[in-house]
Amino acid sequence: MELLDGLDVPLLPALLSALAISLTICYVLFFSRAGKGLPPGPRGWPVLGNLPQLGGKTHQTLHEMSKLYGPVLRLRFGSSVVVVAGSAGAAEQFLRTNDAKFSNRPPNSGGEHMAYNYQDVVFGPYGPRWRAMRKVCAVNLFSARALDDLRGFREREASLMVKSLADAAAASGAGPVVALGKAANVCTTNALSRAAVGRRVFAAAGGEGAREFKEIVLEVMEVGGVLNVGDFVPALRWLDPQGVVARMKKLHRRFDDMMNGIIAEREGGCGMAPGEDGKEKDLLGLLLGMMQEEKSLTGGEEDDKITHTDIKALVLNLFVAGTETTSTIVEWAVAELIRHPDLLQQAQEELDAVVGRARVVSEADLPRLPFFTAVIKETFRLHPSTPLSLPRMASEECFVAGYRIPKGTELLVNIWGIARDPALWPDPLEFRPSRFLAGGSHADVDLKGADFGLIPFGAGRRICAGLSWGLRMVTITAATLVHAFDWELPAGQTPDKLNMEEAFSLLLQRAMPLMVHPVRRLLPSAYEIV
Ligand code: HEM
Repeated sequence: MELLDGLDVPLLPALLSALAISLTICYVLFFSRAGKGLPPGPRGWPVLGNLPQLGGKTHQTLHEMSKLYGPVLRLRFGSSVVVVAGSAGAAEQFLRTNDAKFSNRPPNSGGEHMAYNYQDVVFGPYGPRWRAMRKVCAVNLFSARALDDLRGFREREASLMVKSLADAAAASGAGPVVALGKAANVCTTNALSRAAVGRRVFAAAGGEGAREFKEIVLEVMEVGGVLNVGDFVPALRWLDPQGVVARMKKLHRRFDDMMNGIIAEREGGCGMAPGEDGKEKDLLGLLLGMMQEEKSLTGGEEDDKITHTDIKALVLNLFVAGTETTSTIVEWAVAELIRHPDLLQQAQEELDAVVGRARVVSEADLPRLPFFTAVIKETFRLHPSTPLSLPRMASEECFVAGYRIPKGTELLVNIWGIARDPALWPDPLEFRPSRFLAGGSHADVDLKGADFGLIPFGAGRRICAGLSWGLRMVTITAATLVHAFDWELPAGQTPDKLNMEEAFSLLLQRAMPLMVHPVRRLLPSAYEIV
């Protein structure tokens, strides 16, 4: 009271008000900074966290969990904190608003043991070297000009695919059954390998080298898709309980030996690809040329010349990220059309009107195929090749939807779940290409990372580097198949009962490969491909 005695009485309420205001400001500042705290999520197991709850089809499990816990879901994989973006709004906040903070990928055994200790584009740290390597790819493979220059490879491989299927098919009626995904994979892999290293991986008479290349590419994709428990539980890393690291190391040695052989062969020549006309310059030739000229990658002072390791890591990336991703979509697209005969007929009528029946599709035809383009978009929506995208990692703390996301948190974006959100997509499980046509509900939506309801290639700084190639390759391959053949299912199967179940690894493949009888539908001259 003595203290108050000295105070001028009108001052007291003023002081109390000031105190109350200060406390309110502190409270508001504190809680707006901390938001609602960490995002919600299910309790996990000791040590393993939520890993045992993921099941075989992780994207589906996470989709269900997001419905329960909300669009920003928190999990624990071993010792790693993981958040899952399960709505377009959440994806936009991570990949647009906070993209700079999520432009690195978390460490993992694939990056370490296969991708030359993160010296590649997919796993490499965000920075000048990563940017420079992406630019090299963009300029020489994926720019509009490079894409046009390399168009011949894609069209040629699509024609060769038609020829091999036509040889298998009967002139009328059903011939032998073929695995459509495999045929598409030969096409997409060969087109890319010709552009990247000047040779076909799957050559009919390719000899030992081609066989080795093919085996390695397939196994890298398989082992890269395994969720390695040792990545999340450091105590188990040395044990390598699934044998994943041992396989990766062995595979890496094989890939490295093979690439050393290809490079040595090339360095003995002039750095040019042994293309059919002897003039084609592939990416490998260009990169080796840059290395010989000791070109700086970043234009900086430091020692940043391109090395053999950079080249090998990049070639590995292209094959792993750019072949199966592409052919899988083609297989899903044809399966959806077989399941919907009315849509297949509409697609074939459009193709016939634009291309005719005397030749196969060329890339110049593609801009005049709005319905077929919509079919491809709808396939990317329902069957995105990488349903959980590729993981990112928070390089600093940030706040998303009011939740605190600590530094080091891993981010998964459920591309698959977002594209099935009924709030965004009417009848989301229906295969309905017309939604992308003029006058449809999503006429202006594209796949290039601007519309967060549909981001099969991811978004932001680390959006798929091969988006433009992937889109073109998928469209020309699928259009060629749909135009050149009718597809009959093996005896006992009917279109309406076609099995559309998903298998899960890192890639969204069909649980049951699509087996079909191709039946020719063009004039005989269209199949005379030399
Ligand atoms: C058509 C099918 C394809 C799909 C659906 C697809 C999807 C993706 C996705 C979702 C990512 C992660 C993006 C992110 O973190 O936001 C990615 C990254 C990447 N993709 Fe693709 N991709 C496809 C084809 C290709 C092709 C044809 C190539 C190359 C020839 C390629 C090369 C890459 C590379 C190098 C990255 C890593 C980019 C980085 O980290 O900077 N992809 N892709």
